[in-house]
Amino acid sequence: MASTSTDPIIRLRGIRNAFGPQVVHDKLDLDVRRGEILALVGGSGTGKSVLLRTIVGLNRPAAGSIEVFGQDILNLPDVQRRAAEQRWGILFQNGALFSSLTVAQNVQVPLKEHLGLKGPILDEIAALKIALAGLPADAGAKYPSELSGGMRKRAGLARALALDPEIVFLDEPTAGLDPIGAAAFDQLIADLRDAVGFTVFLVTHDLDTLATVCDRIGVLGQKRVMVVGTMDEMLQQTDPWIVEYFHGPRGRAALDAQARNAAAHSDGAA
Ligand SMILES: Nc1ncnc2c1ncn2[C@@H]1O[C@H](COP(=O)(O)OP(=O)(O)OP(=O)(O)O)[C@@H](O)[C@H]1O
Repeated sequence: MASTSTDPIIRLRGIRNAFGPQVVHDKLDLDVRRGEILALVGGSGTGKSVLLRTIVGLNRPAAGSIEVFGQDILNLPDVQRRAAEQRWGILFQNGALFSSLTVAQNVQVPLKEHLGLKGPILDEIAALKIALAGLPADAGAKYPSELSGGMRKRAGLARALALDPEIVFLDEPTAGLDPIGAAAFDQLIADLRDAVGFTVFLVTHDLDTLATVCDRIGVLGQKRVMVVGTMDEMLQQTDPWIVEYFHGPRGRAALDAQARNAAAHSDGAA
């Protein structure tokens, strides 16, 4: 596991989000530490995706402050705001790739848009990111419709990595993948974090992801982040939703699988 700093790279205070009369978040606080993999969980409709969208500026909160990289990003002038945006990458739930562009061209979009790069360097960087995301080299020339769901996720990840982000946002990265594909994707994220040292903020329903790759988990409920901590700390909680979520049959199965994996690794290392 990578060393994480307690210095928050994302700091949310007093966030309020409302759509008409529906209040989704109120007085929500959260710190994400530099270098950690933090997963946000919570019941359906608790506002996990809205919170991710709020941090990256796709949804403006009704109240509260958001600091990313120590900057008050809700009140930054446009130029600095764009500079901050270049320092993170986002993988949306469906990959959000441009269907009329090849994978390599998709990866090149942020390179052209933010860095103004032109010529062969674009192909070189795209090839590098495609390899980093664990795709074969020939995937670069393919269109999203020619890829499997797992490969599309990796293509989306390659694009999210285009600008060497310091933070990677992942919205349900393993949704729609079979268990083996999901485990491989989780491992890829963990390996990349260890190698590159970026921070990961992810939204998930996948208990295997929580059990295997996350440093800390934040539970969204009652319009705020109710608790943040390690998996062990989650297992000590007494809130009925948290107990049901982590101690229910799916939670137990994920923890048992993780324990088996850990045992297999330590046998292998012995
Ligand atoms: N643009 C919008 N306009 C109106 N309501 C919205 C908008 N975006 C989200 N909502 C509402 O906010 C609430 C939270 O939505 P969100 O998608 O963040 O939930 P979630 O926790 O990610 O759910 P799930 O786990 O089912 O994906 C939902 O009730 C949703 O209908």
